Amino acid sequence: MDRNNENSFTSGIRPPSQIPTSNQLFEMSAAATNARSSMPPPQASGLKRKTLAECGGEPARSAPAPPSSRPVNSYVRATSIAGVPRETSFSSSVSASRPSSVASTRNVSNSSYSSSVGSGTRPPSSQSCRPQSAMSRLQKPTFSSGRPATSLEVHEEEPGTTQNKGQRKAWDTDSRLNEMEAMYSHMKESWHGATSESNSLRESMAGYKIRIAKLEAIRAQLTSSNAALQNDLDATKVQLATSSEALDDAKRYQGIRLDDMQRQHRRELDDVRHDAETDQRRLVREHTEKLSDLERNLKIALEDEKSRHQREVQALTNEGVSTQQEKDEELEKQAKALQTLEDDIRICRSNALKEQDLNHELRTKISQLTSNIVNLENSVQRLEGHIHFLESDNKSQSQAFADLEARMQNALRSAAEANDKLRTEETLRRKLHNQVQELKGNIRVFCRVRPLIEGDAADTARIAYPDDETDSKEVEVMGPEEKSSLGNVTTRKHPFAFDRVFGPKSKNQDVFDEISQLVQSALDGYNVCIFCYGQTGSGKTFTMSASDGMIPLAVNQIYDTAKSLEEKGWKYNMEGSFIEVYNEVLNDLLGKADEFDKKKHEIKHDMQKGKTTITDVTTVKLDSPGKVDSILRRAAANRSVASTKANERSSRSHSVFILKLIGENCITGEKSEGTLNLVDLAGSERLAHSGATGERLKETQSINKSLSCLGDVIGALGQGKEGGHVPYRNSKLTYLLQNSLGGNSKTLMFVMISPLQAHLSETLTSLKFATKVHNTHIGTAKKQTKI
Ligand SMILES: Nc1ncnc2c1ncn2[C@@H]1O[C@H](COP(=O)(O)OP(=O)(O)OP(=O)(O)O)[C@@H](O)[C@H]1O
Repeated sequence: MDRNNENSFTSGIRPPSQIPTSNQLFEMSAAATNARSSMPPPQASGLKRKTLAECGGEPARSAPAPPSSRPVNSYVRATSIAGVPRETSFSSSVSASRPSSVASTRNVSNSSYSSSVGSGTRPPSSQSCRPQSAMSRLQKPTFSSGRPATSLEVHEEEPGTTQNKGQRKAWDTDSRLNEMEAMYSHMKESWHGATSESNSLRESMAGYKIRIAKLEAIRAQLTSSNAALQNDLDATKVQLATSSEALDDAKRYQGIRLDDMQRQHRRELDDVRHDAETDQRRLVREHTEKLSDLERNLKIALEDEKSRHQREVQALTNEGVSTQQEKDEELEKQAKALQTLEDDIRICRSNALKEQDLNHELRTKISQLTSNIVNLENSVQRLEGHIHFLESDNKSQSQAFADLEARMQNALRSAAEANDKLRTEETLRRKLHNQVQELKGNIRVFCRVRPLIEGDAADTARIAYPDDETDSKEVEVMGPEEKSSLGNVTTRKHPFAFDRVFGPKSKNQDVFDEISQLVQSALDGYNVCIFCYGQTGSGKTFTMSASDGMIPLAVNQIYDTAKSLEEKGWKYNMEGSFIEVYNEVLNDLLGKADEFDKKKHEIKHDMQKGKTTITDVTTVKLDSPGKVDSILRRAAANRSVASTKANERSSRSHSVFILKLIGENCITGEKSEGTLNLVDLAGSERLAHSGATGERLKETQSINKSLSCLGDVIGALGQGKEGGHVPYRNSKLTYLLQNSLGGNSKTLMFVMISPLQAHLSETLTSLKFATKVHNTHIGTAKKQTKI
């Protein structure tokens, strides 16, 4: 191997063909030729060590050209110089003081890698393409150092310089030889070093190659195991997919089975239920049949028993009669025999005088006959006792029947008396009820504060109920803050008192309990008017028309009471109509919505009978309590159809539910005709506050007018002047209610209050208006309250 290296080294250097040969020189010629004059001594060489890639990958390609006999010209030199650096660099890398062999080894390894990777891609001629090595870069300073010219240079000199040629040649040759020798020896050393290093590098390269081979083998092994694993993975994936498909199938199958089972279970359940129901029905049927059989049998047995009893009674009666006849006959016979005996005694006595001898015999006969008579008398007595017994049994039964008859007659008489009394008492109750109502006041005012509802502002007015626990007649409202001229802020307390105050917790049923007596008055034949007054949103419609509002509850009560009065002879006919007063025009809320504000309805009063009728208005017969719901729904639907976007019709019109109650007592012939008016007034907000214009202004004016007319009518009624003018005609509402306001009719006004601070001003206005109404007394004296 060394030899080879040496050879390759030697063969890589071009022999200096022009240099004169000597023994010494012979050996050195290759080195001398190779060691360019410009080559710096190894020590001075600062050349870069050749990279491992260059070392490992290039020898074959970078091998210098074979020695040539061609004269070395400047071109050749330059080329050889360009080629030398590889060797120089190699030698210098060998001599270069690398810090450690570890670094060197590392580089070798890198090189081997680069060689294995890049050898195929390297350009074929690295000599010409590779950048100039460090050696070639270092040539220049060497030339410029004034080193004596080489023999090569001598050849190139000009012919006129022949004189100096001999001297220079001699000097040049010696020094050159010395230099070459030194260089050669040095090169040799370097060569050996390099060779050994190259060997070690080759060894390590071989090691690395083995390692690479091993690694390759491992890699191949790993690749194959990887491929196997991949296959396994693929197989597992396939298996997984198959399993999940199978699982899905199983799930589906289980789901279907579950559905089937559920269906079957349901079916079975239905069957069982059906069977059970059938069984139950059958059992019930059987039971009913058995019961009816039993009942029938019992009835038959009872009938049999009754007839048997009657037959027995008849038989006993017949027997008694026949026995009595027999006894009578026997008695008659015995009486006849007695008569005969007595005749005989008389004959005997007359003959006794005549025949004293026969006295004894006769006396004996007489005593015999006497004993016979006693016997006969005893038997007669016995028979008489028997007859008496038979006669008394018959009598007691007849007596019991007679007693029963008498008792029944008595009961019927007392029932008739009780009914009479009841009817009288019902009439009295009506009278007393009316008196109680009149004592309570023919116009009453209730106040109701609605609770906070969803969407209400949190700022509530300060409203107190001082007698909440006792009478529930008072309500106190804290007024708005007022600033005095001195800047003091005060709030005034506004106390109000009414016939009843309902707080926010009250329910419609609580409110109805208080007004149910007025509803009773309507059934008793009085006209009753119940108003709901208050600003928009204060709870008027909720109180009147909610499913548990006054209208449905009143109708239910009327229906129940009418039913209970039937046994007292009263029969009631109930009719309902629903009227709307909008902009001083009457509309039929149970009619057609498209006829609203078009169809004319007139109000007609029969002042004699105190009856009011409205032309062309729909009247619904209230023959069941459920009817009222359909009436309320129809009215609400008509109102919503008639309302526009900007106009919530229910707030802007009055609605009057008119219930006519006509009763007749078929026993006493009494008649009653009462009317219950349940009025949901339009929102009472003041014109100034509403800020309305146009159509709304007209509405608001009309509402305000009718509300103030209502106040005027109540005020005029309150003055109680006989024949005094009451301005009913000033508004459609008061005219409609003419017969239900004043006189002996009963009026109740609800003042509805919002709990919000924002509505405080309207609240106070409403409460003041209600106080005015409360202070009005129609018919009876009532407590006055200051506003
Ligand atoms: N006592 C109450 N309990 C519960 N909610 C109530 C009560 N009073 C009123 N409300 C609710 O307050 C709201 C307004 O009430 P409602 O419509 O009855 O007022 P209104 O005075 O009739 O108004 P409008 O004049 O517009 O007809 C409604 O949502 C209603 O359900």
